[in-house]
Amino acid sequence: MTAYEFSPQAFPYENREALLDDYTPDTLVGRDSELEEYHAALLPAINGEQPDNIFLYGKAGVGKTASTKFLLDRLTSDADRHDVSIHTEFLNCDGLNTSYRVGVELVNNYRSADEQISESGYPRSQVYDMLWEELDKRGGLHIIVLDEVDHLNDDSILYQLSRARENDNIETARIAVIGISNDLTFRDSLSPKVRSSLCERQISFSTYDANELQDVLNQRHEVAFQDGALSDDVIPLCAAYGAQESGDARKALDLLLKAGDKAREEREQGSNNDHPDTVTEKHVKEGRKMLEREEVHRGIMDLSENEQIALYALATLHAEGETPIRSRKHYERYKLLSERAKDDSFTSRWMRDQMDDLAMLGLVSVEKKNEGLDGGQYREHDLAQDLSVVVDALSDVIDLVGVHDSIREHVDRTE
Ligand SMILES: Nc1ncnc2c1ncn2[C@@H]1O[C@H](COP(=O)(O)OP(=O)(O)OP(=O)(O)O)[C@@H](O)[C@H]1O
Repeated sequence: MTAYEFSPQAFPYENREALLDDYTPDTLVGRDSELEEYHAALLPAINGEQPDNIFLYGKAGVGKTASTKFLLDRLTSDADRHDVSIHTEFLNCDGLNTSYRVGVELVNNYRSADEQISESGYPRSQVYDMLWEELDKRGGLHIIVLDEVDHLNDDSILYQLSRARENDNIETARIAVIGISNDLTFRDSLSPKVRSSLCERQISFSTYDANELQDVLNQRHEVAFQDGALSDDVIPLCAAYGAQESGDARKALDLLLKAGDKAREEREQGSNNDHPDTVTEKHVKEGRKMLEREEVHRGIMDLSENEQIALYALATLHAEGETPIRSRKHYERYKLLSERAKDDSFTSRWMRDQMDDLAMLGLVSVEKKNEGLDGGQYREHDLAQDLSVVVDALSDVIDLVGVHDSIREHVDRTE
């Protein structure tokens, strides 16, 4: 084969897209009690009645969005069959963030392309009036889903939508709101009047255990992979890792995808001579390492600039073989690097607190030590992740501060 040629290779997939996040499976496994409760809550809709507003909550990747799409698809197709007027609108509040933006988005979704309104410039009450007008024009029941509703930084739209009929804003239309959140404190942060309207029905989604995750993965395996492409231990292993990762189906599916991609890559390179046509446990383990690296990378990118400089300082000490290191010395290195980049640096107290936060994220380790019988306590810091992953993720701050000699070889390697 010529170097860098792209030759199509189906192995190991029949349909790789079935492992991606936006794929909606035909049926959902392991969610029977949640679906039963959710279905019961939506039942009035098929009689043209207004269901209660529903609040779904549970950790990430436990099937809240998938269950909502699944049941609303069923509901709208059954409503068509029975000639009942039901409209559904699905909005993800991540990226919209304010009631105003959600209002504009809803108005525009109901309007044709030549009647769209811009994202700014109207008083909020006018946007709501436009929305009521659109809803009444269509009449019937409108089920409005606000996914990741905790991303809203004000709750005006939740109040307006859930009280629109009582407040005489709409006449012919009815609205049911479904709010979805994985922030378990969100509900308590709502004002009492919004909480009581939005959370008329609350449905909690539990995390998956390893057996339920195996069911989810087995179902996806049938659609996604070629017959016989996976060795028997692959799915149980992905399920076990997923269960460890707080029972998140998305993570278990991601891992299966990474394992499949690894096996494909090896076959393409001809480097898997033992089992060239099989995805094996080894690929799952390699895939897991990749996912962990990606997660560390994302965690570091989310840190503030000063936190990144503090981590950079620790990475340089680690590269010099000086870790675990006393916090005082770590602070000296942080101050040195920070002053190269800007006029001010934070206090040693600040750095200690940040290191505790970074330890919670699994990026560093912090140990408290006793000086001796009559001595006080001191702290030692160390890097808890692979140096090259940390250096790679810190590239922006390294550009800002300059490359410290101790990590030069790692920087060269990642460039
Ligand atoms: N019971 C299930 N059967 C099949 N696939 C599932 C099931 N539960 C979750 N999934 C899949 O796992 C992924 C994550 O699920 P989903 O988006 O519904 O989680 P979520 O609870 O809404 O999480 P988040 O709050 O992070 O958005 C999706 O790809 C979804 O299709």
